[in-house]
Amino acid sequence: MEYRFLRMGTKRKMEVDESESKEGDEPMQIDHEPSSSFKVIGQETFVSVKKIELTSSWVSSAVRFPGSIQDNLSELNSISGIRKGLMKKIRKHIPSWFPVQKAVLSVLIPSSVATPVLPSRDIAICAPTGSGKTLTYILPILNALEKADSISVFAIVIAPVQNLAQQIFEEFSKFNASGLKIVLLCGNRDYEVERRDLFSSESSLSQANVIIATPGRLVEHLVDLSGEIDLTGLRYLVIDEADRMSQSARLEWLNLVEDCANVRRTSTSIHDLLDNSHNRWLQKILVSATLSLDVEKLHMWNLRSPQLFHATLHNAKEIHSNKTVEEITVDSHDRIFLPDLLKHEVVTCELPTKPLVLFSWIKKHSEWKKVLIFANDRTSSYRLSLLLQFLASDQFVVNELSSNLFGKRRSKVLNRFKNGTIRVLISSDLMARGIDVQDIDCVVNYDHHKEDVRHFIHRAGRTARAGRPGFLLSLVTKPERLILKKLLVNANLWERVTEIRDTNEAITDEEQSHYKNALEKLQSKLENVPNESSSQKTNIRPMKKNTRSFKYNSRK
Ligand SMILES: Nc1ncnc2c1ncn2[C@@H]1O[C@H](COP(=O)(O)OP(=O)(O)OP(=O)(O)O)[C@@H](O)[C@H]1O
Repeated sequence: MEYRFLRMGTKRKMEVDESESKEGDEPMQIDHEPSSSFKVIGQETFVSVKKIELTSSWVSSAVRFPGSIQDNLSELNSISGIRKGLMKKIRKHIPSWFPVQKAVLSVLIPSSVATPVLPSRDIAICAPTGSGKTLTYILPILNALEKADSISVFAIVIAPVQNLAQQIFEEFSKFNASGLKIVLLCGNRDYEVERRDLFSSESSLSQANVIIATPGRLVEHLVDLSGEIDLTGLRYLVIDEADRMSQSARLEWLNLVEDCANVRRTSTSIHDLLDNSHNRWLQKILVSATLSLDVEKLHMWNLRSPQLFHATLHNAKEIHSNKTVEEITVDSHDRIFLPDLLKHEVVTCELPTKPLVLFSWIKKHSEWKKVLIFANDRTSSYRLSLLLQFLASDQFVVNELSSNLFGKRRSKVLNRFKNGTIRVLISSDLMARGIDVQDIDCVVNYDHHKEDVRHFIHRAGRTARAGRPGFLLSLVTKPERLILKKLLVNANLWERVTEIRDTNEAITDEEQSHYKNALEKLQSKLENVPNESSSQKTNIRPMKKNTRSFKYNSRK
């Protein structure tokens, strides 16, 4: 049989010479397409072959659970093995388990208290935005660590942006029943304060039990030799928004963490798994709403026999009764999807009046108490926020949260949005992932990303969280509409769209002149303070002298 891969990935298109084709167990055949001609490598002739879609075994053997929260809640006592103190905290904050929690915690809670013989499998969790993934790793970590007497760091959680790290830290603190030392390390905090959090005055060995960090700041602390952070007993390494992290970095920080944690990079034999000279117990947990299931992309994480937990559009009854695993597995619609109760309207308008159309929608919908608008970059975010401020005048409060803001200013703006002081917040994609603000009524997709539907999914997912309803408004020009439609059709998300065409006739003379005034104010502001947005970027801390040098190894 001759195989030639046309597209590498989770689902691979494979050419198979039909005459020799045999069915094997792995990979699994899931789809046939009509026959067509292909040239055989090394030969002049074309032959007829069938294209076959394949799913790798780790995807086909994934643990499936419903992506929809409605009607799929489980009772808290359906998961056993949770320690008493922790259970008390859980009961205080949540009434039942969401589907992803029920699926993942049923595996991770028992293993958090058992004494294992062999190392655990690494975990990858893919479930929709706002479906409660954070607790799937917080609770096992807290359950495993009953007392704060460990000298080595027990768990590290990595998040791509400061505000998300901060949010995870707050969630950990909410459920911390046994006084564990949980330390937050991220760029918007004072480095020396973080140092004091890590080390008590009497010891140069860190007492932190759990560290939540952005990758860059974690590396800074690990290479700072003024104190030692012992990772040799590291049991959990969680990478939240894992697909975003793999795009942005070459994962040098991962090499450093693995080196400090004394982890063997490759385990090829049973002897390796039993080798006590290395940390055998580190379990990696990758989390995202848009995790790539492509084994080649996941290879960079160096996962040990990974187990996938994946949400499906099917509901609980179908999963547990009449559908076979194969039927559910092959549904490509399962890949990524939007929260159940998200309503999506696409409004087409002219480019010059786009800000005015946006302003009119916000003004018209006085029931929207929190509106989050996404622009593509900080310049666009800054300008749009100024223009909307001029348009809104004293009707409502508009602010901006982008990389234009540094340090504590970001958290301050975010808190004012959370408590409802700011009604309209304009953001670059800093806010797009993971950030959990209760009750955002409307998310506006104002600028658009062309290539990757994942940007769209994460932006949209800031509303309609935890099973609540939400509204997504995509404001598009005609060319943007075509691009967005193509992106969403490919992801099977266009069918949920309601389309509206906004014409300039609806704009009154009064609105026109108000808009003209606002544009003039914007122009004069930008002329008078040309570098205002960049001048805020001066908060750069000098490198410390006493640092460990470390070489990043390329992966073996
Ligand atoms: N079992 C539950 N019952 C009620 N609310 C819950 C439950 N679990 C989580 N929540 C709440 O749901 C919201 C969303 O949870 P979380 O932030 O963990 O979602 P997520 O899946 O990580 O989303 P994203 O992919 O956008 O990061 C949070 O406000 C959280 O407190």
